[in-house]
Amino acid sequence: MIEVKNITKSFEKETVVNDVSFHVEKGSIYGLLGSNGAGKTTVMRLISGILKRGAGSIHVFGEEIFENVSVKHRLVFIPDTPYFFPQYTVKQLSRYYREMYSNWNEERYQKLKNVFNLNENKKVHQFSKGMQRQVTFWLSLSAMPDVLILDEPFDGLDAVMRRKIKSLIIQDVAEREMTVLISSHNLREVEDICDHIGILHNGEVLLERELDDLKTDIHKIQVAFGNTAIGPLQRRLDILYQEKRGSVHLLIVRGQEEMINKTVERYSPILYDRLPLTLEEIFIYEMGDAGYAIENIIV
Ligand SMILES: Nc1ncnc2c1ncn2[C@@H]1O[C@H](COP(=O)(O)OP(=O)(O)OP(=O)(O)O)[C@@H](O)[C@H]1O
Repeated sequence: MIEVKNITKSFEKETVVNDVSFHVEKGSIYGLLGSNGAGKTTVMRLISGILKRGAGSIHVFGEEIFENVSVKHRLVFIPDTPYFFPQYTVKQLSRYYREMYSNWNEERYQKLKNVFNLNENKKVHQFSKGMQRQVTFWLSLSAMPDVLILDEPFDGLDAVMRRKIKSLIIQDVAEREMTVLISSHNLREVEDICDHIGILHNGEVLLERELDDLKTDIHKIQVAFGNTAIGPLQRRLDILYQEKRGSVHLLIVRGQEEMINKTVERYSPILYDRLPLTLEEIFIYEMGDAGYAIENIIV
């Protein structure tokens, strides 16, 4: 649905997106993560056709996006700082959206009025920051986009509204296979809705994974062996991290669970437990393995 291949983008002489490739499948929610200045906004503006790429290609619905009006009718981009015509009320803006987006659904707009509970006759600039963000979601979700691109979408929203908006997004993905690209500098913020994660750092993709794969591929275990040393196990397992707490070894191991169990049990441990591993830990160990300091990327 979104196919980004080897794109670059420079501002004056500075390259801020360097040979970036990834793809987002139809009906998928893809989290684009990265620290401040990593290039997330720039990539999103390129995919939305607001900026012109340097090298490479960007296809949305199989077509080049830049200056492609028919594709833009089906794609909504919510920037990190939403822009509104200052004197417009929500109702007036809804008419503007109706003109802009070919899939606009008036019935949905009316239904969502109850979810957001905002006065549609009020000028948007008179709303608070969080309420303005709600307005963008109200209008954007009524536009029924096939592709929704969200730059730091939950900033300024309270916890209840975050949950409501996340479930609206998930509903659209489940019911009509909307494709979503979400940027964030916080993994915890997006891990509950994304099925794929890509990490951008200094304008380059460091890591791209399907979340289910990640969760089944890395395990945290603790083992103790009486008098037997841990040496043989170290040679047979792909250990990303280890520490010793008294006689107990805590290991982060990459591999299939069944294979790890078999290997460990061959050495008759006196203690063997599998411990829960958070997604955040998985990323830290994965990235640590690749030799990168990730603490600033995932907070
Ligand atoms: N219009 C511009 N002119 C010059 N440099 C720019 C422009 N837009 C972005 N940059 C530079 O590109 C780099 C990436 O910026 P970008 O906004 O894409 O990062 P980001 O990952 O979205 O960061 P944040 O999490 O802070 O929003 C930064 O070094 C920034 O200074």
